[in-house]
Amino acid sequence: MVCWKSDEKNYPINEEEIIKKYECIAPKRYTYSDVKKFTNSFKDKVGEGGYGVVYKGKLPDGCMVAVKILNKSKGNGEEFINKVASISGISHVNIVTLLGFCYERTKRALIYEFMPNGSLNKFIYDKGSPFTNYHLDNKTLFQIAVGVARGLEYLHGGYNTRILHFNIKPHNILLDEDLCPKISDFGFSKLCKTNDCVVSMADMRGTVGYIVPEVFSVSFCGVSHKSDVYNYGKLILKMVGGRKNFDCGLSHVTEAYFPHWIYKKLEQGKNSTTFEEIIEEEEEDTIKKMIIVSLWCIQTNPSDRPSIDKVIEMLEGTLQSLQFPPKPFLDSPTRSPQDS
Ligand SMILES: Nc1ncnc2c1ncn2[C@@H]1O[C@H](COP(=O)(O)OP(=O)(O)OP(=O)(O)O)[C@@H](O)[C@H]1O
Repeated sequence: MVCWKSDEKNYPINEEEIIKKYECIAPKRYTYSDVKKFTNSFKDKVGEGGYGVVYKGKLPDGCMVAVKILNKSKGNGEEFINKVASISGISHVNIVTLLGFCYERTKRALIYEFMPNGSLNKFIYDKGSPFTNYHLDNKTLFQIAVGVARGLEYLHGGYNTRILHFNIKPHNILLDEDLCPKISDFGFSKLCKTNDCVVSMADMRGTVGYIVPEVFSVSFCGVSHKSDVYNYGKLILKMVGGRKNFDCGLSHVTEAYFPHWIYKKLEQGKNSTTFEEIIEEEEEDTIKKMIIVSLWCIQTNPSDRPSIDKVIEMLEGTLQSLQFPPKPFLDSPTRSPQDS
């Protein structure tokens, strides 16, 4: 990853110069009029996030795409271009591929491969959605859990620039036609360059981008990885429970905090073969593994949480090889300043 600073001499400040510099590695650049054509004049809106609206589109070669039109930004385009170039090198089966971008001053768009099954969120909470009756079976849930962990593992270390997502949640897990999960939305990501310990806090909204050559960046990256792991744990619990962690609809106050409720269930089922009403017998081990791993991931002390590669190892190993986790704290876990 290369980042540019506008206030330093010898660095290019013109966005077009930067784009030219990145030409060989950046994804294809499209004009705004191309984008309009691809989306049939923004006819089919598929979603909206904090950074803009997402439309369904089609490239001239017939490839279906999701076009994210970013909210108008006052900032110059340096950061946007830097971010596009950074993301463009990412290639993993569990990460949404960026196919192209549009940059015409304030008109900015990102073009991603289209995920026909939308976000995981729809399968978990959205009672009124057409997906309500679509039941994700336990085997699929497990495959999604492993896929997301593999995507995170790649971001944490498999790619030459470490990427800390910081925003792993059901909305940001998209599902392809085979329900294969893909991590999306790098809007809040922090990029850590591994070879020279640079942390770049870039953000798509076009706020001022900067490079921080921090002495403590290695420990920053190390601890922050555990934040991703924490969010991953919450995600898995939501998948297993099919509800938000705080569900006011639950009848007992003690059940209102889902991690506690599930912990109790797990403890009750510790010495028996059944996990009662939560799951069917044959898939019990798989779901128990997901619960145990997620409870480890949400431990209060970041150093008690496993690394993401350990998470994969735990998920793929046997249930018997897993250690029973300590009970998670009731409140939102306190985190060290670096971790937040
Ligand atoms: N590649 C894609 N294919 C299909 N649908 C997509 C794609 N990307 C986004 N969407 C849809 O658009 C919605 C909004 O996505 P977006 O990434 O803009 O926001 P978000 O992640 O929900 O919110 P925020 O960016 O504020 O965290 C998603 O929830 C999803 O339904």
